[in-house]
Amino acid sequence: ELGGILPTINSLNDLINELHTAFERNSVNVELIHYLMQSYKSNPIEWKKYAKFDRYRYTRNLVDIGNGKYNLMILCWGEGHGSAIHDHADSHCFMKMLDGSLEEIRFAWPEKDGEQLKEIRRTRLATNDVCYINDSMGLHRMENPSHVDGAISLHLYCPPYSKCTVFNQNTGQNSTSTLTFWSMYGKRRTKSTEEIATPE
Ligand SMILES: O=C(O)CCSS
Ligand SMILES: [Fe+2]
Repeated sequence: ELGGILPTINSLNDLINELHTAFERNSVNVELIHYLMQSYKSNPIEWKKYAKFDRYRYTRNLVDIGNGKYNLMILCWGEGHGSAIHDHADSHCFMKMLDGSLEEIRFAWPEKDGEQLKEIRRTRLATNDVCYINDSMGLHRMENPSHVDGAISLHLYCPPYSKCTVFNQNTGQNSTSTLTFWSMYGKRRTKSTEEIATPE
C-alpha cells in the first residue's frame, strides 16, 4: 500500500536518503521499497566507483548499511558469471539492474532429501528492472547470460545477513555459505581484512 506523498528519486544519494527514512519505521513496507528501487534511474557516474569486477566470480561491493536495518550493495557479474542456487536467510531481497542484464532462475524448495530442484521460471532482467524475492517464494540463482558484456545489479537485503543456504540442483543437498565483500564504500578490502557481510 502506497498511501501518502511518494518521494521523487533523482540520484543514488536520493535513493539512500529515502531508504533511511523508509526504514525508520519498524515494519518493512515492501511496496514502498520496491517503488523507491524502481524510481531510481541508473546513472553510471553515481555508481562507477563501486563497479569492481573480478575475472573469476561476481563481486559484492557494499554501498550502505542503512543504520543496521539493511545491506545495500552493488554486484558486478563478469561474462557468464552466476551465483549458486540460494535462499535469502528469512530476509527480504530487492534487486535492481544498473547495467547489462541478468537471468533469474527460480526454484521450488526441495520437498524431500535427495530430490532434484524443480525450476519454476526464468526471467530476463533488463537495465532498471526490479525483482523481489523472499524465502516464502522459493529459491533462485542469478546468471549473466552474456559472453561479451558484464552486468551490474543493486541489491538490498533487510534485515542484513552474512550467511545463506546454497543448494545443489541435482541432489537438493544444501550447505551454508558465508557472504563477504570484495570492497566496502568503494575501497578494496585486502584479502586478510576481508569483512563478512554484516560487521558484528
Ligand atoms: O548476495 C548474493 O551474493 C546473491 C546475489 S543474487 S540475490
Ligand atoms: Fe538471491
